[in-house]
Amino acid sequence: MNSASSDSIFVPVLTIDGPSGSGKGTISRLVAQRLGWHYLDSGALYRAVGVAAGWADLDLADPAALVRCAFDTRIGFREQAGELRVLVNEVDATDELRTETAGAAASAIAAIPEVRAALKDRQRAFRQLPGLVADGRDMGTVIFPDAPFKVFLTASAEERAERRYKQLKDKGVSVTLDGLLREILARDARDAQRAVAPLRPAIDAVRIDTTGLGIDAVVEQVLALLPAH
Ligand SMILES: Nc1ncnc2c1ncn2[C@@H]1O[C@H](COP(=O)(O)OP(=O)(O)OP(=O)(O)O)[C@@H](O)[C@H]1O
Ligand SMILES: Nc1ccn([C@H]2C[C@H](O)[C@@H](COP(=O)(O)O)O2)c(=O)n1
Repeated sequence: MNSASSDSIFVPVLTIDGPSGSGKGTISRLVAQRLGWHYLDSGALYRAVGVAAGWADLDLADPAALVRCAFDTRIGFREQAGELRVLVNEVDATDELRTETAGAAASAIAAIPEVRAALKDRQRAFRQLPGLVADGRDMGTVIFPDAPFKVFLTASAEERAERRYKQLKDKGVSVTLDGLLREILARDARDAQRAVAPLRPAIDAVRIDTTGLGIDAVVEQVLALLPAH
């Protein structure tokens, strides 16, 4: 069922989709804070299944095993010191989840239709009052098609690679700009070209190109789409 958590009360949803590094997570968290709404990081679910599959030594070319893994993996979110921590089978896997390796694994398993189906209800369960900000690739097209507010964030691949480079450098991770650009382009292509729920803007989404725009400016543009709050 794709509806609000109650038959009679409509729970508003703001979907924010876009490619890797477009700022979905950052903007969604800030907008959710400003609105006092819940937040769904749908990519974390795919990353968590990918990481759990790695821990269990599953073959990423074995769809049946990955689908079982998607159903069986326990995924929890916890706010700690202002940061969202992700628990995979009760283990804090936040740092492992944020690696480019985990992103690439998530992108690969996300192309399996049964894995996507296995995660559908878990994502829709986040739709709770007073509202939800949901970020991902198919939030506006597949998971919450009736969302009244939809945004599609973009930025040039070069700027997205630079943002990621800075983010990882700040964390002390050794990477090259060229390598990150290649990974971003490969992930864009896989996410946009898959047969099921490909990365694309919903027909009723407002597109915001964030190239050259700071975080605060993007947050304000998104908030301006909602009624006065
Ligand atoms: N408008 C912006 N201007 C400059 N930096 C930004 C902007 N938006 C996000 N960033 C920075 O870019 C990096 C990537 O942002 P974020 O993780 O939110 O992207 P994402 O689209 O959620 O990526 P992914 O899909 O890979 O999880 C972060 O370091 C974030 O602070
Ligand atoms: N709604 C979603 C969210 C994520 N994915 C897949 C594709 C991404 O490359 C990967 C990691 O997501 P991220 O954490 O970078 O947002 O997971 C998807 O297919 N659908």
